[in-house]
Amino acid sequence: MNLMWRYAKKYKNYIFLNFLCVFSFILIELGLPTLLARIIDKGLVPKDFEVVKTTSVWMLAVCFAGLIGLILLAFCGSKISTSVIRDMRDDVFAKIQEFSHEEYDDFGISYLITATTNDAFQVMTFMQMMLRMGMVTPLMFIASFVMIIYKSPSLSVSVILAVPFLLMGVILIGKFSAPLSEAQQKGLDNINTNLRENLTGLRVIRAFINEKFQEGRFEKINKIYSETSKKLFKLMAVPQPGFSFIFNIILAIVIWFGASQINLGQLQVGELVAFIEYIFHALFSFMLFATVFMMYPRAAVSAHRIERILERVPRVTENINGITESKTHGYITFENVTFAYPGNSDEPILRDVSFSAKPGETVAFIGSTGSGKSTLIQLIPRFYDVTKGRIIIDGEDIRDYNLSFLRQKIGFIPQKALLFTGTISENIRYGKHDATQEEIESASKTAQAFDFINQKPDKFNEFLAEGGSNMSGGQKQRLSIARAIVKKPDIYIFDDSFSALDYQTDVKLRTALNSITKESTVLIVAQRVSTIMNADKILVLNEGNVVAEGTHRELLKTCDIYYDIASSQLTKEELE
Ligand SMILES: Nc1ncnc2c1ncn2[C@@H]1O[C@H](COP(=O)(O)OP(=O)(O)OP(=O)(O)O)[C@@H](O)[C@H]1O
Repeated sequence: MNLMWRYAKKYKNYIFLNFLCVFSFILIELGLPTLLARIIDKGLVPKDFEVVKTTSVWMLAVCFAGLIGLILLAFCGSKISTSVIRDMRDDVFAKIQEFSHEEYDDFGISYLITATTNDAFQVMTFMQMMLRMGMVTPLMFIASFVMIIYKSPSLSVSVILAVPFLLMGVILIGKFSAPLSEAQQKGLDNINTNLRENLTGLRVIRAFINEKFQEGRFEKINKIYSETSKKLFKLMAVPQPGFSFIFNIILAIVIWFGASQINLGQLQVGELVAFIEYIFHALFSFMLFATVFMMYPRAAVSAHRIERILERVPRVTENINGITESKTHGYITFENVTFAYPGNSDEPILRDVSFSAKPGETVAFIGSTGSGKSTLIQLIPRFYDVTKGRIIIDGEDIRDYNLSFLRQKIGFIPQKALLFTGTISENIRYGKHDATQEEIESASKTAQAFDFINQKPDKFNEFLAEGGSNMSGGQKQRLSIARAIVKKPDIYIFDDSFSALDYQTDVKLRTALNSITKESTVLIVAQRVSTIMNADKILVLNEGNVVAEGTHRELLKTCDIYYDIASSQLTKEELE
């Protein structure tokens, strides 16, 4: 509720108009039964058709005013709720952009997608209901109740007696629906996770003929979701027949006692009709309010999930007032860096890592899978922060830099080349938004991408499908390398970024890179010894420790692990 109100405040004028419409709508709705009673008692019974005519005209006018009120009410409700959700979604999206990888790992991608789509939709639907019915119904109920007591205190007893039962029913349903709503949203998260995995891993699933297995997994998750939804919908279906039942009992009692009061001359027929109308309004309002109330737990769960995102303080922040200047360009020092993934502080992935690199130097990292190579280089752009020790770039602790300035120094080429929907040009320009066509072409030449781009029907305007799925693995890698090159960074970080290239292209690319990285610092993570054998320095990692450091030749002699890796990939001659 707090979250909704915080956002709705911005649309105060519409809320005020909404409230005015609610108020006038209630006056109109409650005025109609009184006019009806007048038609019956003062017009139809004494056969005074002049009264019937004039009161009917009044009724028409009141109905028309009510219609305008309803239209305005719908307009205000839609305007406020859609605007609020648009703002909320924008903020959630902006917040997600600020998150470090720790927060992504913590929430999970599916949670973030469900919150931005389905949760936002639930909140919007509830707000719309709230603005239309949530405001009208309590006021209508109270006003009708006052009219019921005012018109006939003796007949109103049956209505008063029914109220505690109605209240209890609503509270009980609200109580039971809250955990079910939460379970339903979690179920939807699971469906999203499963679907994402299934769609992105389609090729693997087919290659391993695991379609049936996947179907089974999906069926299981889908069943849990549908069972929870079924229970929730069943619960939400209870009030309508319940209220109709109570309404009919009250109606029977009122007609029974009302008829005898008419017989005794204590009540007029029109008054009884108006009284029944008021009961209908009161109970119908109560029922509608109960519907809104029952939607509340679901909306509250969704709002809470959105709030968790909005209130999360990212571990790595932009550091707006951080350093935005440096005298040198590309000096890196790791000082006793220890790192454990958040939530796993007992098990550091990196222990006491120290090394340095300077402009014009290429430093490579090699080691068995899971030894911590990717983790190590992800600490440099602060995807995660070190647990102990520090990383110094150009004389300053990286945590003291303005984050954008720090990242501007770095050209990061991830292990898994990721491209965006758009043209090849747009994807390369992602590294430098104002890059000229000349710069783009030059970067693509260095990345050995120029030739294959020119073979595409639309060349640099060739459109890339979602995730660059219409490019081969090697083409994607070369485009993501070109994207980093066009940025002309001080520091290049290649996270096993040559793995999908054939040997010849790998050699050509590294030769071309040498000429443009003379003044830059290059860090390379690689599995292939041939990719890094010319590096100025190679660090061998084993279970998070740097076990050796040196050139290819030195390591062949001094480090058994390196020798084992090298001998499994190189010929005897190459090893000598
Ligand atoms: N986000 C994460 N949360 C928790 N643990 C992680 C996370 N990412 C990686 N790890 C763990 O950290 C360890 C090091 O992983 P890392 O990816 O750095 O290894 P690597 O040497 O680059 O391996 P590879 O050569 O296979 O890419 C592994 O045990 C891995 O399970």
